[in-house]
Amino acid sequence: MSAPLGSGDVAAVAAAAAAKPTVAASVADRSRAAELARELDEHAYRYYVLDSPTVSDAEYDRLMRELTAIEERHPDLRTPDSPTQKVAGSYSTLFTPVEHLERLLSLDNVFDDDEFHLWAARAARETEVDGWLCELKIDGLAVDLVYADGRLVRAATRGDGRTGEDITPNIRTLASVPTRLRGAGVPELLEVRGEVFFPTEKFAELNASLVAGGGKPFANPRNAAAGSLRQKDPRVTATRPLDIIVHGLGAQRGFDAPSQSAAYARFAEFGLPVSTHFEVLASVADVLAFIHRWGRGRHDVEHEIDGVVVKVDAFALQRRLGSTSKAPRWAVAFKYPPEEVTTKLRDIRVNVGRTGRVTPFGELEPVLVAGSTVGLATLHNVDEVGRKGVLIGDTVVLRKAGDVIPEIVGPVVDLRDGTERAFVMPTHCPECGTELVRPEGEVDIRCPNTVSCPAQLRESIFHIASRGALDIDGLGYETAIALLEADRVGDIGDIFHLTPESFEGLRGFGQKKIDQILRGVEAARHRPLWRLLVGLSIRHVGPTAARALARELRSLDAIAAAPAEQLAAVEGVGPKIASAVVDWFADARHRDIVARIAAGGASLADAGAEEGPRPLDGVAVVITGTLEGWSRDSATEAVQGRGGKVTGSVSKKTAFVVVGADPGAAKYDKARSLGVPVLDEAGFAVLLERGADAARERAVPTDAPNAQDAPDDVGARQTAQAADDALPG
Ligand SMILES: NC(=O)c1ccc[n+]([C@@H]2O[C@H](COP(=O)([O-])OP(=O)(O)OC[C@H]3O[C@@H](n4cnc5c(N)ncnc54)[C@H](O)[C@@H]3O)[C@@H](O)[C@H]2O)c1
Ligand SMILES: [Zn+2]
Repeated sequence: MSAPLGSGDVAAVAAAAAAKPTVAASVADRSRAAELARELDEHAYRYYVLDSPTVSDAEYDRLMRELTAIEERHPDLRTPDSPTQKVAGSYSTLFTPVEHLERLLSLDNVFDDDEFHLWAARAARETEVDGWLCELKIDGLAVDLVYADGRLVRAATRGDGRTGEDITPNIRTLASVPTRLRGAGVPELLEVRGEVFFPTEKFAELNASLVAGGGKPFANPRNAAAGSLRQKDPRVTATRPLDIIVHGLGAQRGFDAPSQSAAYARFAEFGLPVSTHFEVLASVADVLAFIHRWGRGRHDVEHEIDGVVVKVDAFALQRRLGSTSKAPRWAVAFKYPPEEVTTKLRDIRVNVGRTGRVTPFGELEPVLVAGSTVGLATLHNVDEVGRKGVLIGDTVVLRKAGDVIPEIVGPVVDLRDGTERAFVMPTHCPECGTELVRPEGEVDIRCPNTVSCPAQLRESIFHIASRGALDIDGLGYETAIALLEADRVGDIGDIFHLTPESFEGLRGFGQKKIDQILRGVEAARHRPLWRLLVGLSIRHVGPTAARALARELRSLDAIAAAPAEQLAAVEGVGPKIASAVVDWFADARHRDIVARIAAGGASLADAGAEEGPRPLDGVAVVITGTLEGWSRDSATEAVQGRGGKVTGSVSKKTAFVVVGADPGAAKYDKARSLGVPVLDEAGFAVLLERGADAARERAVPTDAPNAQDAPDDVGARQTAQAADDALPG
């Protein structure tokens, strides 16, 4: 084909070129498909057998989708042993292989509403679906339990779906797995499937102890579950807080149930752990509402969830729909957007906070996770860096859960190449050069230069003007930096002495902006005492402690004069906060700041009348979802101002759960199960105006469907975060 071309051949060449891409693409596709299959098998091996993946689930799913797309274009590439066609996973020689009585399958995935509609329409076309069972997709590892005459005779991992690993002694160490089924009508044979998981809360602790012992941390709770269960020595498994939820039926003799949900009810009677979070819903719209409600509330449960599983409830219909070689046609997993990715940790540097606290943070190769690009992540303190076992240069697992700040989970140890280096905490402040100190018994390292450290001045001015403190409109980060750099203010004491002249010659400050700031300062002169107290950046003094101190002592002078014992006795204060307050006022420079604040016309005391009666004394309220007429802060303030308490989780001690739009599903369920009265926004108004008894009469019936719709405790988390932020600074 290398003969020279005559001009008459141009058209033929063009035609050949137009036709060629399909042939060429097919060659490229063929080799890409082979490469993807190899990579996917390798990742599956690392994930299922070694419990030590080197890519995130999101990356694995992406490779799988790429392969699926190629195979759709070229069905001849779709061989039976392609990763798209078989149950991923294998079994290790560490364990005895066992054949499952019935195959364990994977699940097909959908990633958005449209894909779900298509799936549901296909299922509904073939059968009359009268109920969709919706449940949480637990991010753990699949196990198979066989009960003969009610006795647990065997437990196995999924393996390749046909053959799994015998882990019977390991499973026996799980307290929630019954070794004997109880109750009447125990079947002759019962094979159940479930998910073993590692409670999210205990994960960081496990990794810290592994790193401390020179071991390798797990990438996430799912790998911790798999790695803990698949131990050669079941005594190791016994030390891990593993749990299980049962979600499927395999082979059986003498077990009679018409549907998945009926089977769960029987399982529960036998003493098997089933989820309390499933619902059977009639319409696709309701199913999608369930999916999105839990998408917002995915952190309200004790284990990780990576989606929702939707199953056709009736067994007869499940049988009619059947399965492919890989997954049932009667079930699908709606996967939530990934919260974990891997990226490179380029460096670890430190940040100096408003009270001088020096916190390390990771500088990352920017990466998109949970809808935003992340380039920085806090590492909290030097001990935390050690606990996580991360080195500079590591590939790390980065997690961004909802609106919570991004977090480095840990290193991918298997990707190290020897060029990584340990982080060394600097000995001197990167901003002012002062030698850093670590007070005995404290985790935090600080810059002691509270007078002239530019970082501390900048952060403390920014903080006093922030919404959680004096809320000075227009005085943000940029303004704080500009004023400090031009020497127009020295510290927070000068804020109340700002005049139009203070901004003279500063770039970016027009008349409008200046007026806004000065109006903001004027408003700040009359704010309640607790807000000023928060704004002073006294260590450990957040809104809760500040409110308590202001309520009890009423003026800054009284607080400054009170001995530690008196402060410590105030409810919600305690000795640690009390001594921080005493220390702060003991410093002459701080007293000078207070004097300048007073000279600037700010009120240092609460008017006596403000306190009023405390009609909600001892009443604990949980607020979930968005209220129309209240921000989370103002609602909290309204309750606290009447002597009540606002807490983050529902318990028997909760007096009311106030439910706005998009409430947290778990909170709502908990309220319902404990019989705690639920108030809508109107009921909340009654509570504030007329007290608890009147509100109880206004409680909404807890099975009202509107109140059930949708979770979200993002607000609560943000409030908690803000409170936390306010603390150690
Ligand atoms: N990071 C990696 O290297 C890597 C490698 C392989 C697999 N993976 C992850 O594993 C996934 C593929 O694994 P898979 O084939 O097990 O598919 P899957 O995890 O997407 O879904 C199938 C599994 O879900 C489990 N499950 C959880 N809750 C359930 C419920 N309520 N009802 C029914 N089943 C429930 C079952 O055990 C079932 O086996 C990938 O999407 C990826 O997230 C990651
Ligand atoms: Zn400093």
